[in-house]
Amino acid sequence: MSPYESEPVDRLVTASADGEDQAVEAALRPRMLEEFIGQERVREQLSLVLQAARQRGAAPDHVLLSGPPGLGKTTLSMIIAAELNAPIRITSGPAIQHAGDLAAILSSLTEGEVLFLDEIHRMSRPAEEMLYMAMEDFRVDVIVGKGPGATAIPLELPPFTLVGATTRAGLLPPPLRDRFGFTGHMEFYAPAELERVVHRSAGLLDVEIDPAGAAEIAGRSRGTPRIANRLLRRVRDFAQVRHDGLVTREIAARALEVYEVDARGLDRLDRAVLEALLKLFGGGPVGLSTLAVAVGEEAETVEEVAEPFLVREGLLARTPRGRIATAAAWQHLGLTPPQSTRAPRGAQPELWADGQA
Ligand SMILES: Nc1ncnc2c1ncn2[C@@H]1O[C@H](COP(=O)(O)OP(=O)(O)OP(=O)(O)O)[C@@H](O)[C@H]1O
Ligand SMILES: [Mg+2]
Repeated sequence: MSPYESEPVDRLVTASADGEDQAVEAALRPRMLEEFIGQERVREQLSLVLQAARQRGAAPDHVLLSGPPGLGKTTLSMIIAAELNAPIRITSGPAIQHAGDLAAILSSLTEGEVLFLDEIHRMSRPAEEMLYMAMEDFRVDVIVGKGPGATAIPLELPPFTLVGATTRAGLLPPPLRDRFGFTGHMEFYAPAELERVVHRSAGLLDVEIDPAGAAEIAGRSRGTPRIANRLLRRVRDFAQVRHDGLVTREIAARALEVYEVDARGLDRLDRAVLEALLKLFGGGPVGLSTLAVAVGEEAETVEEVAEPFLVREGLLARTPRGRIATAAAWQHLGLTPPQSTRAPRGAQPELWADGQA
C-alpha cells in the first residue's frame, strides 16, 4: 500500500489526485514531449529512445517511470504513445488481481501498442511472473485446466511497449526492474519550472495572471505540478469572487492565506507539527508519538503526511533520539530558538524521545 493513501483527502497540498484533479487534469496535460515542462534529463533520454525506435520502425524498449505523485508520470506515458503515434491501453497494478486478467489484456494488444501499467509495484505475484515473459519474449503461457491435468498453452504476443509507473521503485522485484530498457526518474520541479506550468495552465483555463502571481503560486506548490494546478484553481476562485479576476502576487498570497497554505507551501498540519516541536518541546529532540499526541493526530499521519515534506525542506530532522527542528524552522515560524539548551529547561532530552526515529 502506498504511504500516500493515508493522506486526508481534503488537503490542498496533497500530491495525490482528488476527484476534481482527475476531472480537470486531462485538459491540462501536455500532449507532446515538446510541451512537457522541466525534467530535462528524462525528456532528453526519452526523446532519444523514441526517435530511435521511430527510425527503426520498431516498438521501443519498455519504459519505467518512477517518482513521487503528481510529477507527470501518467502524462509522460500518454506522451510516449502520442509521440509514437500508437494506441495506448491503460491499466494498473491493483486492477490486475489474477494472472488471467493480465493474459486477457496482453493477448488483445495490437502491434506497437503502448500498455500503461500504473502503480506497477502493486501487481500480484503470479501476474508479475507472467509479465516477465511477456516483456522479454513477447509470449505468455496460458494455463488451461487445474491440478495434474493442467496444460500451458503458449501464446505469441505482438511487439508492444510496456510503460510502467511507480511511486515506489524500491518495491519492484529486481527481475521486473531489469526488464525495462529505460528508467526515467522524475524529480521535484524547480520554482522557475513550476512558474511555467502555472502560466501554461492559466492560459488553458483562461485565467489572467501576471508573472509575480505565477511565481507566488509556484513557490507554494511543493515542487509538484499537480499542486501548482490545484492552487491556481483556488486562487482563480478568489480573484474572480473578491476581485476582477486578474491574479497578481498579492491576490495569490491572500487567496492562499485563506486556504492556509503558507509562503513555503506548508499547510495547517505541517505548521501544527512544526509549532508543537518548537513551542512545546523547545525544538526537540522529541519522540514521534509524543509529538503526534501534542498535535492531536495519529503518529502515522505525522510521520507519513507531514514529515516527508518538512524533512525535504530542511525544517525537521529525524534522529535516533527523536525529531529535532532546524534553525530554518525557527526562522520560518518567526521564533527565536532558546539560547543554550535545545530541550525545555530541566527536561532530559532522553525523556522526551520515545525511541522512534
Ligand atoms: N512537466 C509538466 N508540464 C506541465 N504539466 C505537468 C507536467 N507534469 C505534470 N503536469 C500536470 O500535473 C498533473 C499531474 O500529472 P500526472 O497525473 O502525470 O502525475 P503522476 O506522476 O502520474 O501522479 P500519480 O503518481 O499520482 O499518478 C497533470 O494534470 C499534468 O497536467
Ligand atoms: Mg499517474
